[in-house]
Amino acid sequence: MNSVKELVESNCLKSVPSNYICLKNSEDSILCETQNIPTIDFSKLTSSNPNERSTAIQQLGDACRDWGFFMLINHGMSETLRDELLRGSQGFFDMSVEDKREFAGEKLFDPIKCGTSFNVMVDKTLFWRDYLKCHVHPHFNAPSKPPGFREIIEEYSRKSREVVGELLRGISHSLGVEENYIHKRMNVEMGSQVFVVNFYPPCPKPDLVMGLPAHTDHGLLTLLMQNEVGGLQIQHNGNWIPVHPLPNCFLINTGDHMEILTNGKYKSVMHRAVVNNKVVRISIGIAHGPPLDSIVEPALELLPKDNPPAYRAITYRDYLQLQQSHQLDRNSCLDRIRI
Ligand SMILES: O=C(O)CCC(=O)C(=O)O
Ligand SMILES: [Fe+2]
Repeated sequence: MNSVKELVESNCLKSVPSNYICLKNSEDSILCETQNIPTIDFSKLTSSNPNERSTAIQQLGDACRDWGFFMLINHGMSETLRDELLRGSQGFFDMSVEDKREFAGEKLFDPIKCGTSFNVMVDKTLFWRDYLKCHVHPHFNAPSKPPGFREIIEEYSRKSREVVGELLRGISHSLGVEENYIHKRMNVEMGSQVFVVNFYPPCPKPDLVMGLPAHTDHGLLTLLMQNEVGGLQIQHNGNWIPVHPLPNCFLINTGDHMEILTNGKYKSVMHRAVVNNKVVRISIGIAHGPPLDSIVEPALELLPKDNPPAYRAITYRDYLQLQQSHQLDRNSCLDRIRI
């Protein structure tokens, strides 16, 4: 199995192999440091005080509409669990190539898959990223090694479903429909949940490569956390903004299926990950969507009158296939289903 980690460790790398070198245009490297993404306080969203809750719902709706990305604080998930998950993830990538090969997977919907880049079958340039991907709901799958990792992933997945469940209630509210609207329409209780660890080793020439190129996420909501190392950048009003997360927060983004469902009111925002030349960066994303066979299309109840649907109906499974079978490039996969 190819992996950036093994490449870096075996070669004492001073330069970058040519198949990793990304052509970047100069505009892409300009960063806007003056803005940071909004913050939502989860404890206010779940507060028994109606005023506090309705203010938080308003802020949540604004964040989904104006940014598509926000930090979530006071989410109730323990720092210990997050630390254990990061340690387990490091432990997974530290295993021998043979041990990891057991989980390599071959096909897109393999329940556990570990590999490198985005999809080596279609990538023209390789990305400076190794990954582990597990389908953790409605059926739970996770590697049996290293010891304890599977149990931590299971607990983390369960807790993140609870957090996302509350956020989806708040989002339904913010859209002016009853709080279980998205739950019912998207069958969230039986929904798919995909857990991904991104492992970005240090790179001798970080400016020449990409960890993950600009893309949008599939699904309704992604919950993202990282070790203490920065690298995530998001696009906002045409600018690239480096994200500086508050300690112990989650980064949440509205995914392509939220954009489809709301007919573009809540945007699925382009983001990318850059790497550095000093330390390993780990990020852990968990995407929450409807069941794989559900058809997703703009919800008529959410459309203003005379506003035609802007996306064609497609099953979640077919959409994933569409996204994974094309190179990640500067355009969102949503462009492929825009009417
Ligand atoms: O590494 C990051 O911060 C971003 C990861 C990401 O965008 C993804 O896994 O879809
Ligand atoms: Fe992403």
